[in-house]
Amino acid sequence: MEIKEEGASEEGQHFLPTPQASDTGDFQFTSIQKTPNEPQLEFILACKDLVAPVRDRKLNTLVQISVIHPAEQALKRYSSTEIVEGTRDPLFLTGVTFPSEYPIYEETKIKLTVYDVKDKSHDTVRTSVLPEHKDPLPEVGRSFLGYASFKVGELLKSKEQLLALSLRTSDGGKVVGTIEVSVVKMGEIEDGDADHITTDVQGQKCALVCECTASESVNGKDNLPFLNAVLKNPVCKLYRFPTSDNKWMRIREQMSESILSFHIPKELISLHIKEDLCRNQELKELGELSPHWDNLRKNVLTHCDQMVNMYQDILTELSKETGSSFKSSSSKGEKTLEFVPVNLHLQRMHVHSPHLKDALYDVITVGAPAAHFQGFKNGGLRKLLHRFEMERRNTGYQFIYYSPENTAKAKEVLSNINQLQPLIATHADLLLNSASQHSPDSLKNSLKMLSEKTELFVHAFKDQLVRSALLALYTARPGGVLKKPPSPKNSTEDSCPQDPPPPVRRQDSIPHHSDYDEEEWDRVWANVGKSLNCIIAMVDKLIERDGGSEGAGGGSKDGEKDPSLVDAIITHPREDWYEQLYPLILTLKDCMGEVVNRAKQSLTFVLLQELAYSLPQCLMLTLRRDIVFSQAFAGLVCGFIIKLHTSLHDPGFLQQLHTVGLIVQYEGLLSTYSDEIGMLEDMAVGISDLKKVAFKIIEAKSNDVLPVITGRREHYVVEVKLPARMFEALPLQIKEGQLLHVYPVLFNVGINEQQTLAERFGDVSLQESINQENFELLKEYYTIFMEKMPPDYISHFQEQNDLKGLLENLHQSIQAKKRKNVEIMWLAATICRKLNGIRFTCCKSAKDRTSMSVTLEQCSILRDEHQLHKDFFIRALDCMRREGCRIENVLKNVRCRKYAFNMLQLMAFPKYYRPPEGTYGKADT
Ligand SMILES: O=P(O)(O)O[C@H]1[C@H](O)[C@@H](O)[C@H](O)[C@H](O)[C@@H]1OP(=O)(O)O
Repeated sequence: MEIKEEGASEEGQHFLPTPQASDTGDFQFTSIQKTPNEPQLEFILACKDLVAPVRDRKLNTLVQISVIHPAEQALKRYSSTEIVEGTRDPLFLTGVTFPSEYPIYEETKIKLTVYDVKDKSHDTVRTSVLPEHKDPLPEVGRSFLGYASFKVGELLKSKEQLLALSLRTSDGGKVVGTIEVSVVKMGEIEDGDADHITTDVQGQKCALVCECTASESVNGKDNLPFLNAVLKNPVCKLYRFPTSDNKWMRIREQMSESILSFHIPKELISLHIKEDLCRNQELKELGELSPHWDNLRKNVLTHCDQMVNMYQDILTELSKETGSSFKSSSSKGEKTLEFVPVNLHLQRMHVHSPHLKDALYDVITVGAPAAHFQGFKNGGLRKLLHRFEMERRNTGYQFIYYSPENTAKAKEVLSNINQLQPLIATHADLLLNSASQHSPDSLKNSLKMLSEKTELFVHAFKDQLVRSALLALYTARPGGVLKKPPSPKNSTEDSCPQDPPPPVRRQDSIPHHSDYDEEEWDRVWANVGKSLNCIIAMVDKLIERDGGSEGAGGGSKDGEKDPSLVDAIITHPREDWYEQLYPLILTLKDCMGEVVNRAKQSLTFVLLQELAYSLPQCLMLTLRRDIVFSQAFAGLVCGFIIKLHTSLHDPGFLQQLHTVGLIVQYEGLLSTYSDEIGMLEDMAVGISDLKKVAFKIIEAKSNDVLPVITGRREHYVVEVKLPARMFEALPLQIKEGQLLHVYPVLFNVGINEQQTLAERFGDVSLQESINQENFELLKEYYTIFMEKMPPDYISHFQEQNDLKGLLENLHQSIQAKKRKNVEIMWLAATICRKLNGIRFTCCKSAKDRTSMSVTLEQCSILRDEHQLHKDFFIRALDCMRREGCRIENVLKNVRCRKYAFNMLQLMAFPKYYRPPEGTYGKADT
């Protein structure tokens, strides 16, 4: 006979706190004393002497934990333990944890219900994050054994924080066993041996007494408040597993969303809009063009304006999502959310094991960056960009072909000009200001700044591309005649000669023109340097005549003063400095204006060529690339900030950060079959594009901790804020604003039934080439790491790690071309961790396959680094998959606690990627 649990309402189940839940209204409840950012309460469970409903039946038990909030009286299912098979004295490895945000008080009542599970395949654990999910699921496959309840305050005030409660039948009469509840604290070692808890051993004894020892804090724990500003809605799980020497280790699993999921895309779209509006304006200011080019420009502008409007609409829509921090897998095809990464989470494992330091292991899990709304009918970016480039290169003479590198260079020079011109103007005004104050020191300083910026400006135009673009634009003007610009005032052409420019080499499709005066550009360009030299010489002279013995300190471009030049200019010994310098500054500004004008127009003309070819297609490709990049970028910024906060106390890491940069390793689980080929092609480009990102750490001046992004499509800088106390402790180079670089690498191994099809009937070459190319990148990073890190660090590092061997193994695994060779992923992840890198795991939705992989990685780390008892590897894996954060991830994505796999699919999976019975099945995704 099955005993059913009685009447308590279990509606309104939810795991995470809701506004109502934390609202205590008129009631006054006693808060639990807590350490900031640490869970408020954690306990583990064990039963003794359970009475089976049918004699001689071996019990397979689980405990379901429900919570009764004191103000509500309604029972809410909270979590469950795993199923322990074949014993009347089960000792559960899955514990219970209430994160710091959870509304729990001493008055909160906890109900523990013990079930006997008869059919695992039907058993689904019913905790829910969804208040609206109201229908209690039928009790299929399990029967009620008994329950007990207690108030949190009773547990906390009990002797040794341990309660032994009688389990009773639903009518409250018969005792059917005992349940022990024992508070645990992460930093404390659990006493007693764990050797008696193999699943089949009869008469297990509980070893639940905790002994307090000095807790070893996890590095970076103090930084959590700041980190928590970007992490949201944490889900926490607790486990204890035996070690190979039969001690207990404790593991806390945490999964959090990040507000960066939405914040970064919004910032990025704003930058795209700014960049495109500026380019459109420059196109309009290109001046008179011959009819062919003019029509082309009109057409381009129409499309580009439409594109900007579209980005603006997307931004408006996204801005409505204030406070959002999670895009579910079911929204991945939504147009307005296209820039937002799918199902982005920090997956963290905190291990506290005897004799070892506490350790944190982080993986960012996220859906593969891909343009789902645009679809994959024609493939993804890797193929589309390649095809587009090929076609563009081979078109007729209607457009001028500039390689992608040259187009990128044109954008870079344009951006440099736009930044430098106003800066130089400011420094020139400051110089005049110093002159009017007649202050030699201030004059020298202003001159130094002016010289530095002007040198950079002059340098920006050294490129051959500017020359060829000038010629191309010349030929595109009506009649191919360029108006001769007025020569700058006070030109000192003869007195400050420049090096002759390098010979002009033309690109293939760039037109030649016999009337074109190539040297004219050199003269205009050189005038800027010459004007600066005049200013330097004048400042030197003024200071010298004023009685100062030292030179101006700015140093002339040629390293020498030009006395003849200055003598020619200075006519009176004690004249007003301002008056002397003013005309020279005007000349510099004029010369610069002339250069800027010409260069801007010619480089904008280069951009016109890129846009003009295959118009809508070209813009759609840009859009696709922006979307994919935005998803990848949001994940990267999130990963970087988390890594920085958790490693701030590690001097080796900080040194690596500014001398080498960080490796960012992506594990892809996509199949090279059907749509996922396109996803992988998008993902490969998106990840590779992350090279364009650099980080800079700045001191936070307010409570706004969100990162700030500047730049344009070719190069972004992310400013990450740290509170003053943390910022002060950073190495000087980082504090001075040195750019910190990242090295993204991707290794992909398809694991599901689609990959089986690809291997049998399709093509796996995409995966092979991605892995091979990225292996080379990883090797390059390793070489730089070995070269740049200090010798002491390297010798210690080499003693601890055989990176060379691991790289060799990875190389062999890639070469082996073995089917579903998951060894590749394990090796790549291990190398990344050893190199202090940022780990990512991705599949289409980061929900099912990712959950399998990340839990496998966690258990493998426990086995390899923390001596997890080998007989408990599978059990630990099953606990994490059945009761851990990842099943909550599935639930929050698709509102169903089942991994979306069927039996047939799972047969194709590598062995350790299969979830436990009862946790998978048809889910409406
Ligand atoms: O999280 P994923 O592994 O990308 O989810 C897949 C799942 O692996 C597969 O078995 C199932 O048929 C669905 O395609 C899942 O993708 P959804 O994007 O539909 O959640």
